[in-house]
Amino acid sequence: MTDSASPFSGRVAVVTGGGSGIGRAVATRYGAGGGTVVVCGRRREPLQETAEQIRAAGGRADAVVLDVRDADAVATAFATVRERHGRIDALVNNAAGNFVCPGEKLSPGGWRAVIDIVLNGTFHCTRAAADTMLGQGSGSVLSVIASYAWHGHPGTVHSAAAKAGVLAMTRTLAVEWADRGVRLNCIAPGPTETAGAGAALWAEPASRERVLASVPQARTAGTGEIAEAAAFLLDDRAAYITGEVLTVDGGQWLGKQVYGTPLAQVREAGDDRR
Ligand SMILES: CCCCCCC/C=C/C(=O)SCCNC(=O)CCNC(=O)[C@H](O)C(C)(C)COP(=O)(O)OP(=O)(O)OC[C@H]1O[C@@H](n2cnc3c(N)ncnc32)[C@H](O)[C@@H]1OP(=O)(O)O
Ligand SMILES: NC(=O)C1=CN([C@@H]2O[C@H](COP(=O)(O)OP(=O)(O)OC[C@H]3O[C@@H](n4cnc5c(N)ncnc54)[C@H](OP(=O)(O)O)[C@@H]3O)[C@@H](O)[C@H]2O)C=CC1
Repeated sequence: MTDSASPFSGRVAVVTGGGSGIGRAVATRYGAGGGTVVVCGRRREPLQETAEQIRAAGGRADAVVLDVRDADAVATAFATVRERHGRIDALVNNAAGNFVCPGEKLSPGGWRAVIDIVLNGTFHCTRAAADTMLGQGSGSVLSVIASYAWHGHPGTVHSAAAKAGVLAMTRTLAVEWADRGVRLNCIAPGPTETAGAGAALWAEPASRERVLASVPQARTAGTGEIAEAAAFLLDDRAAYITGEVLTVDGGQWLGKQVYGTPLAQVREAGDDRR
């Protein structure tokens, strides 16, 4: 059993997209839990900033510039992490690209841009981490998806298809690797305050209002709330959980529609009853 204050002590995690938003929060949480964190992404500065923040708080962190779309670069980077840190206990597939575009206007290049980062990048990293994890006989892979992986969402056909692929990959490999000590799970955040999501998905005040109105709890998530749920799935408290999705969305997807009727209308219909 692990120490509950330092559940990640002696362990090493790789967090893709760890320079910003949810990735930074998950990396920070892992570092605070006693683990060593390696954050990856394309831009060096935000990665270094994350690593410095973790170190300043007394944790251990490293930054590696990496484009997850490049399978060879991913293999090399993960081999380097193993050489430098001796092991890889956790992989958080968090890197993503997204924008809103109607399906009929999405170019092949736009489709490819998102599929390459989210679906192909997740496979490359998972495959590379598995080389070490299967050898060790232990490891935990957590992929950040979105609930539209199963219900779809207009304007995000590329991202929804990619996240659905990641979910299918997770469930498939969870079974393949279960008896070899490697668990794979997903987390599905609801709307979460990050610069990336804000700019890509709700830059206009009207779209932000629509997003907020879609959440029964009527608020966005803080990155720390997502990181806390991620930490649970990564540590030994979740040792018997594999192939699952933990949705952290303030009820958003369940509350989306009641047989096509907005919740406000359902409440109105019940106004004359005790
Ligand atoms: C509606 C609410 C839904 C809420 C659900 C929230 C769930 C999920 C949230 C998230 O995923 S948040 C993460 C957001 N973060 C980011 O997106 C950060 C990283 N983003 C990027 O790197 C870029 O945005 C990128 C476009 C995904 C990739 O950048 P890259 O430099 O590789 O691509 P480009 O060369 O710029 O473009 C490639 C290709 O894509 C077309 N394209 C780009 N932007 C748009 C757009 N806004 N609309 C339509 N098409 C776009 C671009 O034209 C290129 O295609 P071709 O012209 O070559 O065919
Ligand atoms: N925020 C939200 O509301 C929601 C977010 N999510 C998911 O959460 C995750 C994090 O999103 P969020 O923090 O909001 O967004 P951000 O835009 O802040 O994070 C995306 C990160 O991915 C990195 N990245 C993008 N492309 C690549 C690449 N090719 N190789 C390596 N790294 C890459 C970026 O760094 P760099 O540009 O330096 O490469 C960036 O750090 C994503 O998987 C997203 O789909 C899901 C549901 C809701």
